[in-house]
Amino acid sequence: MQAVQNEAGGLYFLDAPGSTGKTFVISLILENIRVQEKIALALASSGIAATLLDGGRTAHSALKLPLNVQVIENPTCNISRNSAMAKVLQQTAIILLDECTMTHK
Ligand SMILES: Nc1ncnc2c1ncn2[C@@H]1O[C@H](COP(=O)(O)OP(=O)(O)OP(=O)(O)O)[C@@H](O)[C@H]1O
Repeated sequence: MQAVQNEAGGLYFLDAPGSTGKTFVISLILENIRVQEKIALALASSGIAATLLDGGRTAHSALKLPLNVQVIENPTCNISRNSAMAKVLQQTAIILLDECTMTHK
């Protein structure tokens, strides 16, 4: 939360045993950021996991990830610079990706 407030950036990994509240914590962070009228993207590796988050979408859909990342040497998101999604991403305060360890390569 401090990194968001300070706009410091960074990558953080939340790990804990199963069913101990990781998704619950992610939901709390989403709400906390959104009540500040900042943009918090809720992403998950699968459609089912995405349904557990308010406004959740799969990472592949939201970020337009290539489906065959393992055969592309330098995979990039298929989002054009002037698209609406690009503008959203530029203004996004935090991206939360649930079940990231379940993501296919
Ligand atoms: N602090 C809490 N107070 C009350 N209930 C909680 C709390 N944290 C989690 N729960 C409940 O416990 C259950 C499991 O929580 P959650 O799905 O967030 O765990 P998880 O670690 O993400 O699970 P998984 O490893 O399967 O992804 C849910 O029903 C959730 O509502």
